[in-house]
Amino acid sequence: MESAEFMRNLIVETPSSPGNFAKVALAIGSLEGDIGDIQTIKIGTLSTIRDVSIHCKDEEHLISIVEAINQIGDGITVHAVTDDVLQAHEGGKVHMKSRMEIRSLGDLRRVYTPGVANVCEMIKEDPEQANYFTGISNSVAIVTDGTAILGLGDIGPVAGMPVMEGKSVLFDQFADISGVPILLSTTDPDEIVQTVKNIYQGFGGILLEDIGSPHCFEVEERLKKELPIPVMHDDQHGTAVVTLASIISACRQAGVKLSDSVVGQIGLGAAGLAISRMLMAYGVKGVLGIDRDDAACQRLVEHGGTIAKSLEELMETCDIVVATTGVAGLIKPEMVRKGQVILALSNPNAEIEPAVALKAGAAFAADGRLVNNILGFPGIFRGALNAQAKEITYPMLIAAALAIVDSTKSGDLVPHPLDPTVHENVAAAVERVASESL
Ligand SMILES: NC(=O)C1=CN([C@@H]2O[C@H](COP(=O)(O)OP(=O)(O)OC[C@H]3O[C@@H](n4cnc5c(N)ncnc54)[C@H](O)[C@@H]3O)[C@@H](O)[C@H]2O)C=CC1
Ligand SMILES: CC(=O)C(=O)O
Ligand SMILES: [Mg+2]
Repeated sequence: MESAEFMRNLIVETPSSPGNFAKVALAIGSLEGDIGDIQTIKIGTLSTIRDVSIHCKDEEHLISIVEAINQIGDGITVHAVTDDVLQAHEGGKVHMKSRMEIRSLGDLRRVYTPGVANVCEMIKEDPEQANYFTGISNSVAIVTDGTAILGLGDIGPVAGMPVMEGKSVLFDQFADISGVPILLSTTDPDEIVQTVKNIYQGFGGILLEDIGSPHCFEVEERLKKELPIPVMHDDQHGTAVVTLASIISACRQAGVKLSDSVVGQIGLGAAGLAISRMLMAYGVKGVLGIDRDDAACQRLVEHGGTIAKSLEELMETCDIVVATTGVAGLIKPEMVRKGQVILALSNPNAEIEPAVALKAGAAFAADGRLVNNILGFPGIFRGALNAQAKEITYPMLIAAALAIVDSTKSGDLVPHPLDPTVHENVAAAVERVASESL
């Protein structure tokens, strides 16, 4: 199956005797549906009800699977089809919550007026106190103009809000940081810079997210120069950190020397250019890139890379290939060479599915669900905020990448994203490097 991004949940009843759920699994599998999580909702004497998450191609594929299950007979029935993804988004995924409970008038006077006025005056006298008596230094603005939401393109900031809320959930869970989505009604670099400068005082850091290229480069560069707090464009540097980590791990396991390797980079936008720059800074033999846009190619050349004549040439030449174009299915199985490392990182759908790449001969293959900037940005900001760093530097990013490598189990390309230790390790490494340079 080429792509399985249509997810639904089936509420399935089967008789409570062995072998009945196996019939359901067989019906799903024989139609090339992919079973995800299975939750048992009720075990009765006669029947059992399960919530089965399945990945399929589209609505038509889903209907054929439901029909196949209902045709099994023997008391096996699909009672309902639910959309868990939509349900998870009902009402939004984040909510700003109080850390104080007000149970008495005394509490009210401490938390709000008149008590709060003393704290305001203290901060007025000594602004540093805001680090201790407000949540500013633990908050990061997640800023988007909606111009490059995942690989969906320029769909606007409101349509991109579910992604920003997702980043906020990850900041909270993995780094205990308040991530506050900020949706910009402008795509003009001057206005973006000015707007962020006008709101930065409420935050300890700025995460730029899904801002398209090329204006993302100017916006980030100017904000880094003009603001006294850490600014990072996640699609550039968060992605570059995780990609470098996965390439180091792949090379170690494949016995390939990274310093002897030319890496092929398909797509030289925000993610692709930053990945190329980081690989060259770390020390690869070279980066051979390609993009449909001449200006993007020119930028790679200015940073020391070379441009391939065609996608075919790049695929033939490079042992390690990274793709960040947003174009699903761009890499055809016949282009894959035996033993290649292929990281097709576009979300929501990869340039080539890992299973297809492996079948075509790749030694390692991964997509953007596995090699994802989730492994980088929470810990990078936790470390930077802990160190009260004024910026996020290259040495901090390289330290983050190496911490991800050190947290990776043998045989894997990257650590499990839900393993809290990887985020702790990234934060500690970034804090150490940031503190050394203070
Ligand atoms: N796995 C991860 O953690 C991440 C994945 N990504 C994914 O990477 C993709 C690109 O994101 P950005 O770099 O932010 O977007 P972008 O819009 O800045 O860059 C995309 C680049 O691909 C080029 N391109 C498009 N079609 C092409 C083709 N057929 N051949 C060659 N070049 C082509 C464009 O000209 C552009 O330069 C998205 O799908 C996004 O989801 C981005 C960041 C993180
Ligand atoms: C993961 C991410 O940031 C992206 O696909 O844009
Ligand atoms: Mg992104």
